[in-house]
Amino acid sequence: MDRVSVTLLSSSSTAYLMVSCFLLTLLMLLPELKQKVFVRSEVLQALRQLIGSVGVTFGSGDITEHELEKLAPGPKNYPIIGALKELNGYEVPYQAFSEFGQRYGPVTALRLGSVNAVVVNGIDSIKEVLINKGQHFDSRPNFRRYQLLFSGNKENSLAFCDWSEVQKARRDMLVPHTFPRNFSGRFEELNTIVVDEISHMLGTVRDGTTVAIKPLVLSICANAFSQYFGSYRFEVEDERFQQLVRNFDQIFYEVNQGYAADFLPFLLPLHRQNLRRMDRLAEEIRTIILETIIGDRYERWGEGSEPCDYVDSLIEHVKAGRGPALEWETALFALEDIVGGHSAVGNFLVKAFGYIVQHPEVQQRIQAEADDVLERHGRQVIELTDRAEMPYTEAVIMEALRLIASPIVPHVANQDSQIGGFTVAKDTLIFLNNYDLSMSPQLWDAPESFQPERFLQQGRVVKPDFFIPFGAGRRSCMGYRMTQLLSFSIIANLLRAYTIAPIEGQDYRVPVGSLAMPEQSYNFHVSARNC
Ligand code: HEM
Repeated sequence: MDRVSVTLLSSSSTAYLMVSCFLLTLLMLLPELKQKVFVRSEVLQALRQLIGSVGVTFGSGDITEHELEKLAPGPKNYPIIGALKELNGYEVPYQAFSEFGQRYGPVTALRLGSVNAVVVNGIDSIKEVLINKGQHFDSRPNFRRYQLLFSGNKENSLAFCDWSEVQKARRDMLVPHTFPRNFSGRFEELNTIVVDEISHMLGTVRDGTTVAIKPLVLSICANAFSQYFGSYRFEVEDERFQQLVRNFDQIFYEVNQGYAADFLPFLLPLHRQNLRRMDRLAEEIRTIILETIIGDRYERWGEGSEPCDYVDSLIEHVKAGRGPALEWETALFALEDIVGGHSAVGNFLVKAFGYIVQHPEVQQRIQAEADDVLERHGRQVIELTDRAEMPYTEAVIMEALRLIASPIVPHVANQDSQIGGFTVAKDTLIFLNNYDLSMSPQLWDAPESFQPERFLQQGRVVKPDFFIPFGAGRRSCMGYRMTQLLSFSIIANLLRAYTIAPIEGQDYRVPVGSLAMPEQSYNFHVSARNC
């Protein structure tokens, strides 16, 4: 791009920014200006009067007053911004959603910018959406940002696509890989891969030094995922590997951010530059994966070849022309999404270690549990099969998941339906308030404090029904078992070998409401254990 067009572009962006800021300021002042607003209850009132006077008929039948009253209550919606300003002033928007629960009950209707939404609070109503009426609510938001992040088509994405036969097939194809059964061949393979990767990385950690935890765990997770799903191990020093891990992490951070532009599309041009950057990062990931994990596997695949890993399953599906038809291009997006799942585990682990380093007594209990198992079995490393004998370590993972309280990816109604008896129109965006399920004082004692014991009863791990950090139903997380297995192995093996300690003056508070951690995160002091 020449210099003139760059100048033009930046000056038009500046003008756009100024106009948008002016517009937003004006909109925020609207209540003070006492403009007329669109409020559901007022519309209801008007309709009631209409029915009372002339007996109107809508659609296929009469709408009775009783049916109209099934519209959910909610805050005031202002022109253009809707109820967006209600989310101001909270550390996590879901805290505002919990407030709605207190004020309006389990189902709150509101407009966010141009998007009609409902917020669902409480496990009964959330299960109604995810399970009982799962097929009414299995679409995902159609944010322009998601389209741009996945090469112009969000259907390429496993997590942001709408439900379809292709999505069902993609999920079915993943199950044997992401949910390996205990003691199965894949389970054993995963165990060997993870343990080897941890040993390799721990070999680089020197006693008495300071370690940046994020690159360490991301490397372990990335190479474990690449080997397990694609039978390819990177040299950790390979520049392509470093770039792959970095790019995935930056995209993971991006998709986990909420933007006002999702609801106010006129703000999207402000993100154009960043979205272009994401597009470039995604292209680089594609190139690296084609050069390394894929190589010439697609061309070499022939009749009679037996699938050995997830890459083979995808190639086989495409080449054998199995239904529903899957283009190789689409299959590659699925592979990238799954290999990219390592960022979720890595970021989660950074936060889990953030809690552990603040609670030396928790660290000691994990170490004691690990030492005990190793002594009993006469081994040097913790295996995945040891999970059953290390309930405290499992409880630490659950407690970290609870406190982080990352959101359930929003759903969208694909047809007119009802939640908790309230009418929900097709295309309504559904927020399921997982934050409240994880943090409500009605559900947990001292919800703000880190107490792994809350998940233990008589030495066994017990998960309450209302604890659903991975969602539920037909759009539930495809990676929760991988998360549980890898987190267990990495926490147990790392703390078996080292004690981590905070560095004076550093801030170890764990940001909540999202899994993603910024690129620069915690450093720990590590000392080797004599065992
Ligand atoms: C701490 C780690 C993780 C957490 C807390 C988490 C949480 C979630 C949640 C809440 C959902 C939405 C569920 C719903 O809509 O009902 C989801 C979806 C999904 N997750 Fe995870 N996840 C994690 C790790 C992973 C990993 C490691 C992978 C890949 C191996 C993965 C793959 C997916 C996919 C593909 C979906 C979309 C499923 C669909 O829409 O059909 N996740 N996850």
